[in-house]
Amino acid sequence: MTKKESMCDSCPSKTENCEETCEQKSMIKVRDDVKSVIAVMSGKGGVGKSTVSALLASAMAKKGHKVGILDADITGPSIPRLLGLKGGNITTGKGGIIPPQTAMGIKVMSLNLFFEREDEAVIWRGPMLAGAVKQFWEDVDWGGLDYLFVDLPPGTGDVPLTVLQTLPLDGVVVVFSPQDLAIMIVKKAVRMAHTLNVPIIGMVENMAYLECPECGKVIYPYGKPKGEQVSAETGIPVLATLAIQSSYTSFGDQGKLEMLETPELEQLAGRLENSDALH
Ligand SMILES: Nc1ncnc2c1ncn2[C@@H]1O[C@H](COP(=O)(O)OP(=O)(O)OP(=O)(O)O)[C@@H](O)[C@H]1O
Repeated sequence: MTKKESMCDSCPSKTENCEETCEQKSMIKVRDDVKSVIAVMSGKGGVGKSTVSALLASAMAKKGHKVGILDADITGPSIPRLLGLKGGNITTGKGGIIPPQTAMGIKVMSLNLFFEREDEAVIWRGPMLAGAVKQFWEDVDWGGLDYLFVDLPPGTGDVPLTVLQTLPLDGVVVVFSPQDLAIMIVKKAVRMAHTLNVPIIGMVENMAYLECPECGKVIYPYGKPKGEQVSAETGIPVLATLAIQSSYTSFGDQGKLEMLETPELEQLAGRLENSDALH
C-alpha cells in the first residue's frame, strides 16, 4: 500500500480534492514545535486582513502565549511595517532562519525582512511565491510556538491554495467588510476553505461602522453591518465586529499596532484559546 492510500484510508473527509490535499500535506515538514496554526484570509484586498492578523497575534501574546506570524502575502507584505520591524539583517542559526521579534516578542517571517528597502518589488510567478511560503514554514526556526498566524494574500489564488492545501492548519479566520462586493467575494473564500476541507473558525467583520468622535452618532460608510446575513448564508459565525477607527491606521503606520488595545479581538483570542478544535 502506498503512503497516499494509507493516509486516505484513515482520513475522515473523503471529497473530490482529498487525495491531492493529503498528498500535498504528506510532503511538507511536520513541525512539533508549532502547536496551533491559524490562517487569516479574505476574499478581497484592503478589508483589513493584515491588521486583524497582527492584532489577533498581539492579543494572544498579551495573554502570555508564544506567538508567530508567517506573512504569506509575499508580493504585498505589510506585517513588518505594522509591527515596527525593519528588513535587511536576517540571520541564520543551527535551527534555520531566525525570525525577528517585535517589542512584544512576536516572531515574524516575511519576505520584506530580507530587503533593506521596504518598497522593494517582488515580481515572481506563482510557483516561486508558493515556494517562499513553504520555506517560511520549513526553514524558519520558529522555536516553540503556541500559535502561528498565517497572513494570506487576498483572494483564492496560488498562495492561499498552497497554504490551505499544504500547511497543517487548525482553521481559518475570514475577514470581510460590509460592502456587497466584499461579501460576494468572501463567499468564494469560504467555499475555497470548504472545498479543501479546512475548518473555518469564524469571520471578523471589519470597518463595520464609524462612531463620530464629536457627537457619538454611529454611521455606516459601507452600509449596515452584514454579519448576520453572511452568517445565515454561509453557516459561519461572525466572531468579532470592528469599527472604523483612525487609531488602527495611526498605530500601524507608526509600527506600533501591537500596542493598540482591541477588546473585540482580545475576546476573540480568549475564545480561540479555549477552543477544543485548536488543541
Ligand atoms: N478598522 C479599521 N479602521 C480604520 N482603518 C483600518 C481598519 N482596518 C484596517 N484599516 C486600514 O486599512 C488599510 C488596509 O488594511 P490592511 O493592510 O490590514 O488590509 P488587507 O486586507 O490586509 O490588505 P491587502 O489586500 O493589501 O492584504 C490600512 O491602512 C489599515 O490601517
